[in-house]
Amino acid sequence: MRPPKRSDAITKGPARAAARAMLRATGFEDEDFDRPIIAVVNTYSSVTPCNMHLKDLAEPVLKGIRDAGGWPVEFGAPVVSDGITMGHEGMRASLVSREIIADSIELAVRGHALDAALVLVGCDKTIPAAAMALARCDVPGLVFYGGTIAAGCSASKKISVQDVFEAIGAHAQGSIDEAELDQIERSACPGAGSCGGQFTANTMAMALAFLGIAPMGAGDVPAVDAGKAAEAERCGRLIAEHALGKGSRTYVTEASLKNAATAVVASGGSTNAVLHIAAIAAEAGVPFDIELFDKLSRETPVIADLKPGGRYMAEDLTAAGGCRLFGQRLREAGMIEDVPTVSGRTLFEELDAFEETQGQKVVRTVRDPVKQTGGLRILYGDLAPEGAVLKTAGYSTSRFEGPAKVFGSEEECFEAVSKGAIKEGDVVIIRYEGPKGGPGMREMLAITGALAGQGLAGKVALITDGRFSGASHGFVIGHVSPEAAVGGPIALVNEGDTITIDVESRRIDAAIDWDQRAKDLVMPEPNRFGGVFDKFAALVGSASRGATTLQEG
Ligand SMILES: CC(C)(O)[C@@H](O)C(=O)O
Ligand SMILES: [Mg+2]
Repeated sequence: MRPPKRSDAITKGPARAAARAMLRATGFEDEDFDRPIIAVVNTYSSVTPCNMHLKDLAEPVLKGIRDAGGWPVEFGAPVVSDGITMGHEGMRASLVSREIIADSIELAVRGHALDAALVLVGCDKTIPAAAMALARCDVPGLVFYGGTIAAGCSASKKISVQDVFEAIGAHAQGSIDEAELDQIERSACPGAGSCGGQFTANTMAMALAFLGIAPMGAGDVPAVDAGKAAEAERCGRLIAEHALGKGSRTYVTEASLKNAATAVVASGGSTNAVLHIAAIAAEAGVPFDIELFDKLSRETPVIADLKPGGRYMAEDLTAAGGCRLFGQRLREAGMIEDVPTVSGRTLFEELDAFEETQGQKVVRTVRDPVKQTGGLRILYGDLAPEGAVLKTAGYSTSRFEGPAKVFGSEEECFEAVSKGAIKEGDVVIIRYEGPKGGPGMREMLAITGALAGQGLAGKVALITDGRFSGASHGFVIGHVSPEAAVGGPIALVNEGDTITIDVESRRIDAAIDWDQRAKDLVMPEPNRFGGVFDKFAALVGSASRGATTLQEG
């Protein structure tokens, strides 16, 4: 007798004859009802290079599952492309989509009492959403990342979509002409794969490998690499072999979350990882404080020389030895712990299976780092009692003081930047863009890109209750909590107030009579767009706890 399995709820006994009748129509034969039934959730879409190849990659996944004795059933889940929605109202859909993708996976798995799930992911939000859903359902699960895009090439330099955003700023300022902008636009994205620096997708893919929920090495292989299909097949086999094994929460522990956060700060990764790792922890019911990122950043140097803070692209990291080489260097310095992973091997066993490319320059050692301290800081202070996230990667500013230039939306600010109204030394504040206020915490890449294009990256400070893209760089502080829409102090700042940011003491303050300002505050009408946006606004919690729609408390 084989052990009971979750899917017996749809396949066993006379009462399930109708369910079996329907499953027979999909191809089940008698003996197939004994197989583990595995959800293959695909965030495929032809709208974005990040996810457009996932349709083809599903084939080897299905083969791997069948070969290892499982029965795959396919589901779709949406994706909202950050690159395409950037800079307009559509970007509000991005973080909302993380919750909807997680919910979609949960519904597919729980609704059909499936034994396990494999999720194919690409663009930013699909990656944490997959981990969140697997942790929520606590079924055996695995995340398979579609891989990075190849670098584009312009003027003999490797480029990515980051360069297009910055070229827009340079064009608006008049330092490049339309022909050059057009040439950059045409060369930045040569084919399938997620945005090519250590931006959000590649950061999160790396984080999940260190969390142990994505097989080490599978995500490293670039999207168009000939070896990608073999990795897809391997992942299919793995999930089938473990389909009746341990639930995904096994992998989401205090130690693995710390490993994931260490990988983020040591690679100069995206600020979004703070939000997403907190959300994954919340879904798994593991206590997690975003302050950990600050502690780790102070102790952990940046050892991967990756864009946007550094010089190399994600494909260069793969060529150098990928996450395994990077993990080896962290292990040498005692910065990560051994934890179980979904491949069946421990993290350290996985790291042993690596080959360093001779003469590679992408991954340095802890003794000879790219930067002495990690890429992220968590700031508190008058302006952000529940915390805010500062990205330092690439910049060494430790103190910034300047007059506030206050904007009530991304659009208002973008207009000012485009007119050249922002000057060196300004502290730009963009508010009512938080999880509830936006709603959806838009990423401000259009603005950071435009500022970079004007040569102002690092010369102005940018503070928002919204988020930043992984491609953003400069002296940028996001996730300010509590957000303006719930009356957070960021709502009380006036034009011209002096804002002080002190990175060492982790403070972000203003000499303001806060009580008086609170009495005088007239809240603007909330941004309401109907439908899913209003549902999200009603449910979403603070960015300091991952901005999830989980019911807290
Ligand atoms: C468009 C990008 C660069 O992918 C961005 O969404 C990010 O967060 O990294
Ligand atoms: Mg993004």
